[in-house]
Amino acid sequence: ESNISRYHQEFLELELIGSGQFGSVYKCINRLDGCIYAIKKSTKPVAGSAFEKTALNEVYAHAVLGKHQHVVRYFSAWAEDNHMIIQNEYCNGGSLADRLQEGPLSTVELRKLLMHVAEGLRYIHSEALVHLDIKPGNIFISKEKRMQFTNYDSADDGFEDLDESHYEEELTYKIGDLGHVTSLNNPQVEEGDCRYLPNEILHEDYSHLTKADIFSLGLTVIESAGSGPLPKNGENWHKLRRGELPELPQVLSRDMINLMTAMIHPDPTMRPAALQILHHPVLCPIGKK
Ligand SMILES: Cn1cc(CCO)c2c3c(c(-c4ccccc4Cl)cc21)C(=O)NC3=O
Repeated sequence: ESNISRYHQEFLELELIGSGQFGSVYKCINRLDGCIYAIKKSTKPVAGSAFEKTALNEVYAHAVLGKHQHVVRYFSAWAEDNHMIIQNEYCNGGSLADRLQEGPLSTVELRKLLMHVAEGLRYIHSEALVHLDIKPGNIFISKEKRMQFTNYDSADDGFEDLDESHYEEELTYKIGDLGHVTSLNNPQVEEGDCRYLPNEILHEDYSHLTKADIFSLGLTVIESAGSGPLPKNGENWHKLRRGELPELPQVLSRDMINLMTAMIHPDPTMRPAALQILHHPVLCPIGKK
């Protein structure tokens, strides 16, 4: 039992950024490369327990889902002093759940959310994997400042782009928390958050698992449009599972309403695949005025 902690040796802990029954997540700086990482420390699961399977699932999934723009990147995982530790890409914009505390997304932001998460799901599903816990708390935001190249006139002295005025904030949504990821071919389903779970999964019908992710994305978009917190059970929970959209505080296009409705269709085969979402008129307004 080495008493030197790799965690404290390789990282400086900056702040606690999340905690729950899953463990604790810290924002850390790597002493060697100087980069910031999100590191989750969870109590090491009892060998052979369901928790150990989930913990290993997460690491296997990250190993398969290498580098993708819309999936949170994995760097390393190890065990020390009875803890499981996983080192992931740090997304500096908080989670979508944090963002929704400030109010609903606009149509433009909703389209970007749909585009990015559908891209991430298309990649995950193309690797014959499913996420099974898509929800605002598991979608993380990266904000990068991009230089906006404006047209320089002769008066410029070449230093003006150093001031803030030419920087645009570019948001990227990334799918995180692969703790429920399982293989399409040999599914070991650990149910995700019941607020985002489709009815067929509760009835242990695993014949269309990719469409379970589409359903959860549908409810995530509906909540992001301002439906308010989603029900965990009861009449409104069943209303959503009948495919009925809740009241929304903003006027959305007919196309967006149709897409949201299709994504939460009670029949999983009627829900669009991730690729079809990317080709939907909402995201591909080709030939529209
Ligand atoms: C609570 N919390 C807050 C954040 C920062 C968002 O701006 C966060 C991150 C992650 C995770 C995470 C989720 C599940 C498994 C492992 C990790 Cl590191 C949790 C996070 C993760 O993988 N990357 C993160 O940025």
